[in-house]
Amino acid sequence: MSSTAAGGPGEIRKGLAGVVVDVTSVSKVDPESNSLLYRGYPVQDLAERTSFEEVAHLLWHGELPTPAQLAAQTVTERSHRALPDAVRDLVLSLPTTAHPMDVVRSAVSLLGALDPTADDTSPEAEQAKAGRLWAVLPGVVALDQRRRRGLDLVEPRDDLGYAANFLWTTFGEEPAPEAVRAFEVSMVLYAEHSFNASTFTARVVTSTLSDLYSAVTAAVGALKGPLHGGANEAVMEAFAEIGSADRAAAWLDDALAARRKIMGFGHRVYKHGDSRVPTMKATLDDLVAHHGRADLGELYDALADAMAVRKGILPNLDYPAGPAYHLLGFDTQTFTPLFVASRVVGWTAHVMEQRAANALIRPLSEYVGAPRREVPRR
Ligand SMILES: CC(=O)SCCNC(=O)CCNC(=O)[C@H](O)C(C)(C)COP(=O)(O)OP(=O)(O)OC[C@H]1O[C@@H](n2cnc3c(N)ncnc32)[C@H](O)[C@@H]1OP(=O)(O)O
Ligand SMILES: O=C([O-])CC(=O)C(=O)O
Repeated sequence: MSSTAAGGPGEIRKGLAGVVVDVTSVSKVDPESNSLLYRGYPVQDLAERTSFEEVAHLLWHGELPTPAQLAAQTVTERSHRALPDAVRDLVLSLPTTAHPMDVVRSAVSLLGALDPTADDTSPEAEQAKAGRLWAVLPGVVALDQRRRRGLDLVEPRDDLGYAANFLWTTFGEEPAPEAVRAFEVSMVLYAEHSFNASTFTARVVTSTLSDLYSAVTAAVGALKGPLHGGANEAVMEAFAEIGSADRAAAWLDDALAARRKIMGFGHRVYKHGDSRVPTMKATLDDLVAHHGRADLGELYDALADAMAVRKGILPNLDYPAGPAYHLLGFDTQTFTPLFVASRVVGWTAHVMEQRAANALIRPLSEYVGAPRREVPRR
């Protein structure tokens, strides 16, 4: 849909496809080389060689932490893991029919209302809020999954790293090293992806000079949709529908004939494959082997192969992440909240970047409604 020549002033780009709206130094998505750089570092290398905590520091501050910086960040993060009473009570009060993303969204909003510094937009205050929000979100996600299973809250442990503690508070068991590693890789891969829909949402909210919690609350809402983060849940739902590898191709034919979108495939920016998939797929393969679930690996491959043949469309990160989270023991509806717990780092890095060089984000629209007319006199 274009009202003027392509590329000309006033051209309408539906969904802002291909439109460059600002500069960023947080990450670079390069569709030509299928690569993703966080502050210049390839994400695959970060996933292999750094912890999620180091990546958080990198995304917020632009550099990997020195040992002293990491130690200081660790002390702060561990001291903010426990849920404030009001947040615990909120989570426990919500109906279990509420989607876990609605629970997380409500919890972030409440955290903002409880924080007397919510409207302090100084860089120091913004960084402190980002760090606290990052530290407390695993507790929200873990408690919500536990209460749905009729289980009590598990207190966080300050002798465990971020990923291990997240698994501990969710399952109440010492996590296996393989599980911690796989989960940590997923957290690193999900942390940041330039101007995706939820990050752009956070930047739009920030551009009005609103507060960080409002930006993150809105971003959670944007991530919930199945065209964005919600796809990791939808992948597992599709796997449940399909059942086994031998039924994948026929299921896909029916789904495509019904004009269904196949969740976990395709991407607005990458057209030749998502840069993060090989790393997450290798991690999934490890989990499949560890859990003796060759059937799940075969189903994964069968659907991906059929999709490549039928449509030439490749998986995005949500495709391997969904079954990986399943094997780690998370309920399907908890998958997108896990994405939130990671992406909150990227969102808040963008909130700070937007605030530092702000311009109100307010595009134009071309009116196509009724022409000017008289209001009838009554
Ligand atoms: C971490 C993330 O958020 S990654 C994204 C997660 N989302 C999903 O997995 C949802 C499924 N995928 C999709 O819906 C899309 O690929 C999107 C939304 C991610 C990207 O969409 P866009 O860039 O707008 O591409 P668009 O939807 O126009 O697709 C182009 C063509 O490919 C088709 N297509 C793209 N993805 C898919 C898919 N997953 N299943 C079936 N067809 C698809 C479209 O139907 C369209 O075909 P058409 O030209 O015949 O109408
Ligand atoms: O970039 C996008 O449009 C979606 C995505 O992959 C992400 O947010 O990780």
